[in-house]
Amino acid sequence: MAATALVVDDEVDLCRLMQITLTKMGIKSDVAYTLSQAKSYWDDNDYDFCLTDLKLPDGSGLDLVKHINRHSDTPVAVITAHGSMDLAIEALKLGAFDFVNKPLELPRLRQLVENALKVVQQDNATQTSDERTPEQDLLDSRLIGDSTVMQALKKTIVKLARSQAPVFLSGASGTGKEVVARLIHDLSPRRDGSFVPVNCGAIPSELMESEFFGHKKGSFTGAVTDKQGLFQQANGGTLFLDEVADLPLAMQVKLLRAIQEKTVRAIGDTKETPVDIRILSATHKDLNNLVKCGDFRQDLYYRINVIELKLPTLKARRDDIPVLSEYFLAQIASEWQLDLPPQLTDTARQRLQAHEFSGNVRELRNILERAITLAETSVIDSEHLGLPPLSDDTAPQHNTESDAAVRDSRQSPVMASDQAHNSTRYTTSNLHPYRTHNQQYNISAIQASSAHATHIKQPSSSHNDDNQRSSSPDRSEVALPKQGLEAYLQEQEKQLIIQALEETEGNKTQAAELLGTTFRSLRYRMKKLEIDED
Ligand SMILES: Nc1ncnc2c1ncn2[C@@H]1O[C@H](COP(=O)(O)OP(=O)(O)OP(=O)(O)O)[C@@H](O)[C@H]1O
Repeated sequence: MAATALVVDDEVDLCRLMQITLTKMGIKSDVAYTLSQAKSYWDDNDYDFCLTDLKLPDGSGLDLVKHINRHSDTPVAVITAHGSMDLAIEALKLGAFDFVNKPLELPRLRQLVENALKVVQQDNATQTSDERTPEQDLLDSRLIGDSTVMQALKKTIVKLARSQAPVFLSGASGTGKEVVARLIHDLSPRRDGSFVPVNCGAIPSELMESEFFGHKKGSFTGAVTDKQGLFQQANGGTLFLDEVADLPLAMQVKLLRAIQEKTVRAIGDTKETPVDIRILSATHKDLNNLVKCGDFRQDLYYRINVIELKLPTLKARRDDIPVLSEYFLAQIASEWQLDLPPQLTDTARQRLQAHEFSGNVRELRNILERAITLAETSVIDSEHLGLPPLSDDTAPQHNTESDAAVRDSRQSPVMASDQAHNSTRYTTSNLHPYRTHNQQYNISAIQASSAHATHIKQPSSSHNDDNQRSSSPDRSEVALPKQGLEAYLQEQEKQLIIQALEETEGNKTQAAELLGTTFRSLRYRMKKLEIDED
């Protein structure tokens, strides 16, 4: 059956032009010239979508947007006079699906109509099927959590995916802003286009314009070929401006222009290229505050923050911690090709639920990764989590019986004989998350070979017992690493692993033994440090 539309405008010629365009696309349409006529047509008929001017002789098109949205989810797009961006934004906030500027450009109109039809098709598929829709499956498989806040969030995501409005995702670090941005794209009519994420804080300011808008060959030293910018790459899809608060002010002006005009000009190009993109943006910073301090432009903020979606912290949804943990344990097991997905004891689960996750979901995943490397079997107990002990009144009750049952069902014989040492593990693992327990290998040989690559002089004597190795070298002998502590330690770790792999001719089991760690832990570290398997 042909799709149907209601077209509302008081300019007869424009209505005719829109009707011809729709007819060519196989869409039947009625025309209303006033607000009251439009409302009565809408109430008496069943249209698939509506296209309305905002300035009507007897009122505002915004009233029609409200009227339609009160009764249905049907997409309604608005036509705005060129330059009246404020009204377009107000319409989007009220639930309009998209807007198009006057003078009407037919390719843009066609695009808007195609997007509206995709939303309608998706709605029809949802309504006619009793089964779960692919959209629900996608949401539930990628955005884990069934708490009340998450259920509400999922509903909002579905709604936002239908619209073309710019969405600003706020929320603390690690709450899943990028996960949600991808879902909005993948559930939207733009899903066949690209999702282009960009970390605005990671691009050097002198390269920003070229990265965003592209450049022509020869436009500056080093521009040896034409280069497409991120805007062009996202054409037909979604551009996700992550860490948008980190954009320098000069770039904010250029970005605002591109977003408003929907055109970009590559460096060295003489002409503007139209782009059809939806903008999603995010930051964990308080953008409102940055606007007040003058570090973020008010007009850009207003333009990208048409709809704000605030993501809950993990603290606000503790009920989701067990299901998120299961999800990550299965995910890590598959990534690391473990035979059995690791399992949490009840005590470990309770300890996680009691933790204050400042890094939110990302921190939870990191804790579990580390716990798997420390656990050495597929049973993860609270001591493997590397979390500080809780005070007595908040400490989880040890569920000895059920914990033992998990251990019995999962424990390998090696682990059973290891159990006598368990009581000492907690303190050891808390000293450094990646520290190992067994120290039987000859560290002096490896220290000697890696010393040349470091700035820290090695202690002169050979240290092969625990106490000696954990004692600090004489501070007067130490030159601080220029590259910073993290980079230095990683380099050290890398050197030691490579050395051990060389000594064992690439045999990871033997290399792990040599380093006094487990095979699993070694594989984790190799992955983390990007040490090639070959
Ligand atoms: N609800 C969730 N379900 C499954 N995985 C999630 C969820 N929320 C976050 N994650 C995972 O947590 C990690 C961090 O998520 P993401 O990068 O989306 O957070 P963010 O809010 O964008 O963080 P930042 O502000 O630091 O950029 C990712 O590995 C992501 O896959």
